[in-house]
Amino acid sequence: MATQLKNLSDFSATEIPDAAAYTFGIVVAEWNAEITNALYEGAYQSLVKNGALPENIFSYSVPGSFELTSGAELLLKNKPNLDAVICLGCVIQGETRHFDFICDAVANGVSNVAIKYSKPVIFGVLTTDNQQQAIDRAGGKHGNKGDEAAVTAIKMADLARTLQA
Ligand SMILES: Nc1c(NC[C@H](O)[C@H](O)[C@H](O)CO)[nH]c(=O)[nH]c1=O
Ligand SMILES: CC(=O)[C@@H](O)COP(=O)(O)O
Repeated sequence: MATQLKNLSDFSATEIPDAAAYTFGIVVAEWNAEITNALYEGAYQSLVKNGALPENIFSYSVPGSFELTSGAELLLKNKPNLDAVICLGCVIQGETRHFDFICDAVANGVSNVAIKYSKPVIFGVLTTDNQQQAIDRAGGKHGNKGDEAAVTAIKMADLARTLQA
């Protein structure tokens, strides 16, 4: 599996821009809060470690991953100066096909919001078969998807600023 070879928090081989000049929104789903809280901590600490100012990070929660699209939309509509929005969630397969509909909806939804506002909206959503896979990717043996989402947000914000110059 590709995941076996890659740690979501390993950025030793990449150059991460200074985030001090950028403003970020973070939208976090409350479902599977043990996991999403860990994703949030990973994302927040990664932003700050790379220079983002706490006063430039605006964080909000939504009930579930399905609402991440609405959360991103509301953030960018009401805070147009945000340079990027990070969406964090954890969808774990249950007995029915509900998992598929949520995952498809949020993946397509956040992409559409990014295009609508021409702003980076980062898909930091775990979509796992079980709880253990989620734990492993929220600060466990495979790193933290929140780290990955934060670094992606910084890189995309920097790219946008460069192209707008
Ligand atoms: N089962 C999971 C959900 N379900 C809730 C939906 O996201 C949504 O809030 C509901 O359908 C009402 O619109 N959400 C997750 O984030 N993770 C899950 O595992
Ligand atoms: C991904 C979900 O919505 C899931 O938790 C719902 O569980 P189920 O498919 O057993 O109803």
